[in-house]
Amino acid sequence: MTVKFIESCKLPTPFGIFDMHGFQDEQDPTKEHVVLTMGDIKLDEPVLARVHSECLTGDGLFSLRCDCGAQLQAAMHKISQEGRGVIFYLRQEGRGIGLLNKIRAYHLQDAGADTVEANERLGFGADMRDYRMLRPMLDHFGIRQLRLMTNNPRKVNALTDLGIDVVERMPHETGRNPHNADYLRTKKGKLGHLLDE
Ligand SMILES: Nc1nc2c(ncn2[C@@H]2O[C@H](COP(=O)(O)OP(=O)(O)OP(=O)(O)O)[C@@H](O)[C@H]2O)c(=O)[nH]1
Ligand SMILES: [Zn+2]
Repeated sequence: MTVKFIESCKLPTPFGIFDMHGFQDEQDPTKEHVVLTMGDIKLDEPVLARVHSECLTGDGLFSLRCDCGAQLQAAMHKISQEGRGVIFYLRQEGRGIGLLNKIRAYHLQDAGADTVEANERLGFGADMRDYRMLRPMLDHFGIRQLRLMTNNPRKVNALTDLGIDVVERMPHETGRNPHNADYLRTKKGKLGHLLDE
């Protein structure tokens, strides 16, 4: 999987001014990925990083069903505090099943299925994401080592398997609320996320 760099611009946010960089998937041009950077990421020092998968509901519509929006904001905040870091905003909505299938999965969850069972009933794996586009993106920026903000050891393993050097996992737990308590329990129990109860 390869991506091509398209263009960069400034992105002022409540957390400071980021640079926003657009990439296009060369196999599927409808997949448009975004990278936010702050500070001198080319310096030969591990970069504070978040690999964030698209969640329109959590990131853009304030959904409390998950923890994505809070995690995105926390990543932007931590990067602005350090003055240096990168967020890969990957268009892999619904752990790779897409927005409409995620709505189908939420419908099944409304009727009692957990997040993994719902995906499986729809004929999908629990996690269909692919991180191969990160390799050309990291090369584009000259980033060699990541301090990765995540609670997901499988994500760390997936990146390591791609030859990406994750020198540190930074716990990134935030956004717990009564609506996502069961969801977080399932992420811990079935998907192996390192979360406190
Ligand atoms: N299919 C499906 N996708 C979901 C559901 N809830 C959140 N997502 C998607 O899950 C992705 C985020 O994955 P998570 O499992 O929350 O977290 P992670 O990225 O693996 O791990 P962290 O780095 O710790 O956040 C986003 O693409 C969301 O759209 C759900 O119930 N069903
Ligand atoms: Zn979410």
